Amino acid sequence: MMSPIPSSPPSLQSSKTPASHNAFRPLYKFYRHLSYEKFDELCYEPGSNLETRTLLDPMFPEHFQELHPGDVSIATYPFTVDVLESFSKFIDASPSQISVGNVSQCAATIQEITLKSMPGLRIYPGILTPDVQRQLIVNVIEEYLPPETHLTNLHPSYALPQPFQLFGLPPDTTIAPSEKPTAAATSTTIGNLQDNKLRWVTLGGQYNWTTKKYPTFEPHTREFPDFPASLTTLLKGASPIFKDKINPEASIINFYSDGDILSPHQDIAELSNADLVSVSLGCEAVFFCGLAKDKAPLQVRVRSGDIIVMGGQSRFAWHGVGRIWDKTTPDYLSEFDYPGNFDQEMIAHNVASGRKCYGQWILSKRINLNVRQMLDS
Ligand SMILES: O=C(O)CCC(=O)C(=O)O
Ligand SMILES: [Fe+2]
Repeated sequence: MMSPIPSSPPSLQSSKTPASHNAFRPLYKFYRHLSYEKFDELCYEPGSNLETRTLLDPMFPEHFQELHPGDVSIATYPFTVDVLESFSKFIDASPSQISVGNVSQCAATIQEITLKSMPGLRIYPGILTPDVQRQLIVNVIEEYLPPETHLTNLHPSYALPQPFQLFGLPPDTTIAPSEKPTAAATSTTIGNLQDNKLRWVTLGGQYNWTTKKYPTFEPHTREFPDFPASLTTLLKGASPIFKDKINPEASIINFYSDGDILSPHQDIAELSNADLVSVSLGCEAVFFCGLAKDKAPLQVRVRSGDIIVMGGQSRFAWHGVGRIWDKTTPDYLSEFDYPGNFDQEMIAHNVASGRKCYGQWILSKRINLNVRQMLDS
């Protein structure tokens, strides 16, 4: 059984295209039973650089998009001072402390993969250093998730603790249904929320999954929470890479578990053509992206620390996630003892229940931060 992420926007679940014309469908089937070892073998090595094993081998099964000779380009840049400064500001360290290239999974230089067949798509494998990734996970859990104004898929069903600290209560703590749950909800536990019930949280302009609209297109009216400054620092600070083509105003943070998928969709609710920035943390996955739904999409291996920028024609491409592979999170994330701003008793509770605070949790999770600009200024 595929397990589509519940509570995703209705537009993501339905398609007017007849099933026979949907070239994404066979791929979801293909990946459902694909072992991680087989997936690894399918990765394409443009040039000789192993770090760029990012595109899936187009020579293999019939479902792969054909990449013509000269389609793939890889540009290599050094980490500029601007990027190092934004990273160091983000982790609150000096630029010399950024461990660029010290870990094999993280490139010492910035690689940018572009494709003629997908104009505007830019892939940056391993651009976020391990310490930036760890800080981002801490921020997701301790800064972006807790505020009451940051809605999650859980809010309609459960009376969540305020602020919502996912690791701030013992895992066996009961969470009661909300006063007027939209669906029949029964009590659950914090542990269940951690394991699989938490699917998304929205930052900045709070997207309404039912009306398919942002609450207002006037960010200055402040009818929604400010976009987290720390995330803007990270993304805007790296402006030589992002080419200043986005003003971050809204984000959905997706939480995926083993075997989850995200159905093909286009992100078209924004009234702006600004680039969309997609950050991956934790487990590996395969990302599909196609300009038409009836043609085999490009398949990209997404790993922790990768960033994909969807700009130009690719901004409104059909895309989805075909598979998440459990326990493919790098050791530097899962074995890290995230201190957390929690009291010692709470940490002891988590450790006693087999969770090394959230290092153990990220071992089986993929987090995607999908950052958008809502309107042109
Ligand atoms: O998880 C991903 O890589 C993509 C998520 C996405 O497409 C979305 O949130 O709209
Ligand atoms: Fe999307």
